[in-house]
Amino acid sequence: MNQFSLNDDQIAVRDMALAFAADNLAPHALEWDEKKHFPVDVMRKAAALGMAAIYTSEDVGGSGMGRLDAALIFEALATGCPAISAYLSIHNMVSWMIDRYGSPEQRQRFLPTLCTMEKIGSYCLTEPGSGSDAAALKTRAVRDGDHYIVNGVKQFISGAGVSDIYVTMVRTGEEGPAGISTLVIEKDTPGVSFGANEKKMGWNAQPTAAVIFEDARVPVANRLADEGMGFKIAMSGLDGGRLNIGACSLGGAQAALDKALAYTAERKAFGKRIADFQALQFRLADMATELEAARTLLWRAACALDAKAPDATKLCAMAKRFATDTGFAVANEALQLHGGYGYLADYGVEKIVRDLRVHQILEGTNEVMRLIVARDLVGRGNR
Ligand SMILES: CCCCCCCC(=O)SCCNC(=O)CCNC(=O)[C@H](O)C(C)(C)COP(=O)(O)OP(=O)(O)OC[C@H]1O[C@@H](n2cnc3c(N)ncnc32)[C@H](O)[C@@H]1OP(=O)(O)O
Repeated sequence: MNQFSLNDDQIAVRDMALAFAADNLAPHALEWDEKKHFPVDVMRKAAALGMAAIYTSEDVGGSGMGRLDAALIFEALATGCPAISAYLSIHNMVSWMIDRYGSPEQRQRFLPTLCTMEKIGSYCLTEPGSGSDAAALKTRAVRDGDHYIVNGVKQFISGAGVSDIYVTMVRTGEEGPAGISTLVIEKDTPGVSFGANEKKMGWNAQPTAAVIFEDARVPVANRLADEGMGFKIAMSGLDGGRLNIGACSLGGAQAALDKALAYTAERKAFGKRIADFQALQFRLADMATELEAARTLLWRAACALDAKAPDATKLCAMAKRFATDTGFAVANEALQLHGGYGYLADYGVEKIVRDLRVHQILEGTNEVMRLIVARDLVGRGNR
């Protein structure tokens, strides 16, 4: 009989990540947020447990697990710190892209140190003038013998300035998606520099900055797959990245709900625990129900992506949109249930709300997720 439940291995993986989050992330998350500290040492500890290359092949040091395992891990890690779980999700996406599209030589050159996080990875698609319309990117790579000369700016890059490896989408040909290629650009390449660390509402435990290319000479040997494949590489990486971010929202929201359950069970008003007021009970019930619904959709999308199902991209977009909207709404409701205390940093709920807000914007806005779903439902029309 199909139990529609996790198997013993999946439960063990989730419990391992939950324990890691409780021991290594949750006790420090508020301090990292306040001090804008990027805890690379802690991420390397996560990497030692196989969480930096969850769905990367084992022959290069990856864990060789599936997307559902990844969803379990990112949700669990986000119960301790959504911003660090989300960074690990980006790093995992980068490792997978090199694993999936790299040559045997490139896989051996880049992946073993990415899997241990001796080297940190970043994903560079967005530019100052192109976010949702990713295929309009302008960063240009012009062939010069066995190198490309790269010029342009990538915007909103997580890990910029700290990361060692920048998987970068560049224009090598015509306008539009068909003229895009993917280069693996190393930090110490002459002509690569970084903007100032952006001041953000949340996600303060990881740096965000521009990456600037000025006549950067990048070996042709660092191009993933053929010229013109870059947009597909970028999009297929994001299918999984979107699931990961959705899982991060679920973990942050679950932690906020757990805090709200503890607070409402302890806080008294009008002579009884506020958890005994039915109006609040119904809100808690809805929060738990909506999280469970989002989790179920996300797991279904994860299985579809692993199975290379024809509707996997659509399901990933549905799951990202639903999990990140639900996660933010649940965390915001948890803040409300804490009354004035929810607004104080020490209670940890406002930090979750700030971290989860950006998940509705990045790795494809939730408007773009609706566009992907709608195109599948009604076709593209005239663009
Ligand atoms: C703190 C910081 C805050 C901000 C942080 C921001 C940083 C980030 O989030 S990084 C990434 C975010 N960016 C995005 O997610 C981009 C969003 N946009 C998109 O996803 C796309 O541009 C989208 C969906 C709008 C479609 O674009 P469009 O130009 O219409 O391309 P489209 O015609 O659909 O596809 C072009 C080709 O790619 C292929 N393709 C599209 N999607 C996929 C996919 N998922 N997998 C494989 N191939 C794909 C298509 O099949 C097509 O190929 P062909 O021409 O052979 O048929």
